[in-house]
Amino acid sequence: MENKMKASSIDLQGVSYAAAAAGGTKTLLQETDMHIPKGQWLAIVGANGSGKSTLAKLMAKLYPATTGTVVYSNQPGASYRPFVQIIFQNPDVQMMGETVYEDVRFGLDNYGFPSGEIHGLAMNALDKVGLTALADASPAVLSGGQKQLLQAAGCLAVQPEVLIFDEAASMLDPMSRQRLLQAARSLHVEGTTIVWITQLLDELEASERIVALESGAIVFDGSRETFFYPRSGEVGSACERLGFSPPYAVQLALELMKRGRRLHPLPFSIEELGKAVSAWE
Ligand SMILES: Nc1ncnc2c1ncn2[C@@H]1O[C@H](COP(=O)(O)OP(=O)(O)OP(=O)(O)O)[C@@H](O)[C@H]1O
Repeated sequence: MENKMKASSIDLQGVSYAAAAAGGTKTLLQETDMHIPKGQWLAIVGANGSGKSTLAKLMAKLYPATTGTVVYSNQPGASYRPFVQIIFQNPDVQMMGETVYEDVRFGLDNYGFPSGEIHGLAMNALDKVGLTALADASPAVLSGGQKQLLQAAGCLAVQPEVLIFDEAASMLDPMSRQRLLQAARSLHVEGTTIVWITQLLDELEASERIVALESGAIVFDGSRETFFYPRSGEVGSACERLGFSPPYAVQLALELMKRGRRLHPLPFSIEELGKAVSAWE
């Protein structure tokens, strides 16, 4: 089990990133140490400009670290599956095909997937994000949200070990957002490491670990429980102290707990809150 947890992990060792700015350089990520074990669902939250995308690009080795190193353990050598993929916030960055279908095929061809598997993998990925009906459409005519879904399909299709969603649901309607979260959940169950970057705390339901950033520095790194619920003797949760608004189910649970109601296990969704409440006598 221990070996399995160490396989395909990402380690950031003293990683910082600085970029050229007016009058010199600006540090976008301060020196950071972080271990992301295989199969973890990690959420990264933070205000605009706090450094979430910078951290994601460093994790994916798209940016060279200014100091420190990013280490991938046990990277699959001969496999055609890529180690990490990012679904970007801006969906225009990666359109490669003349049709939606060809766009998804492009990545599979490019990584050298066996030709007999490519059609099935591309269609399966389009189905997962709900774009099958648009397979023959030009990517240029897609809406912003549909472009995000297409980019997601391309990344899902190539089955990376680590999949980073960089505010990948920001333009999606509620049903498409749920569909994308569901696709991430099923990959997570199969062992894929998920890094879910968001400003919407309602999307943190499946997260096992939450990292919060402020001005390029990690200001919280812990479980959902310790992020959303105060420890005994603490006034307010880490989430509230950092200025985030907890999801509605957590707000309601905190109000009930203030009035002496016991909730077990601690709920993070309306369904879980419903179950905890219905367990009362
Ligand atoms: N290449 C660059 N050169 C200089 N400054 C940059 C560069 N890229 C990003 N920045 C700045 O670094 C800071 C962090 O940016 P980053 O995109 O990582 O934040 P973020 O938390 O992802 O924000 P958002 O939620 O708005 O997407 C911002 O102030 C941004 O303006």
